Amino acid sequence: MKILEAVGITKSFGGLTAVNNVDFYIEEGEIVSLIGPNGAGKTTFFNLITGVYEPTSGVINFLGKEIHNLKSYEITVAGIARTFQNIRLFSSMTVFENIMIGQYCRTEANLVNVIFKTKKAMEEQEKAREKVQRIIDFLGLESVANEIATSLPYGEQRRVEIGRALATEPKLLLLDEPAAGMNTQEKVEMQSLIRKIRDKGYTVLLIEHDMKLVMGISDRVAVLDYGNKIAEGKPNEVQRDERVISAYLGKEVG
Ligand SMILES: Nc1ncnc2c1ncn2[C@@H]1O[C@H](COP(=O)(O)OP(=O)(O)OP(=O)(O)O)[C@@H](O)[C@H]1O
Repeated sequence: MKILEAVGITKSFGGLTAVNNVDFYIEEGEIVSLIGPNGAGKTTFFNLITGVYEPTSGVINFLGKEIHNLKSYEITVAGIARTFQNIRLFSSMTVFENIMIGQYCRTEANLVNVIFKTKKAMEEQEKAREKVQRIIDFLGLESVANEIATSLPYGEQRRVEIGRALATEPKLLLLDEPAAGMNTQEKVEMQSLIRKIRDKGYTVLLIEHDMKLVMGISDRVAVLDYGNKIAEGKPNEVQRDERVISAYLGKEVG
């Protein structure tokens, strides 16, 4: 089943067309990578899926519902979560608290209930804490759960960000350059974490520049160049595609 389908998506910024008439889909349970040279439109495409931008034209369907006119918050509630190219964690909060932030879109108790600590609010809070603890265990962050998130090594901060995204209980997880700035060992760990996330039932769309990771993990790869989708297919097909090779100006794609 197609969990997400974008048809004819265009986004222009004044005279610049960052994403040009792109058709794209992702099946439930797939890991799909979006690749392309710098400035190809990948992050803009993520921003369109997550409601940061409205498309200039085109339609985005998620689980059978049009989402291209929804606000970011509504898209999160609909079941799409993301991480960012530059890690965005709350610097005064612990790992646990940062991940807990993701749970708030799933809690119903209003401010009055929370302030007066009503039974409903307390029960909800306890459930949310249990869910966050399960995510922390899943990500292997138990030993640092009470540390200030931004004091952790880079690789762990990335996992905290993924934890916060998972805490929103998404169906589709968007990862924007999850391995950026990582060493080889951390990249290997990130690759197995992404696979583990998929095996748990999430669908994963990632932007990634590390071709070894992309080719090793993706069920399918879509390639953007100057806002146009120039190729799409299995990793080994895309790797051999003449247009992809020339878009990367002879840079190694495998
Ligand atoms: N808010 C904006 N206003 C104007 N131009 C923008 C805006 N956002 C992106 N662009 C332009 O759109 C094009 C695509 O940018 P985008 O960040 O989506 O590329 P990218 O493929 O994610 O690149 P990178 O791999 O470097 O992150 C670029 O030319 C960029 O300068």
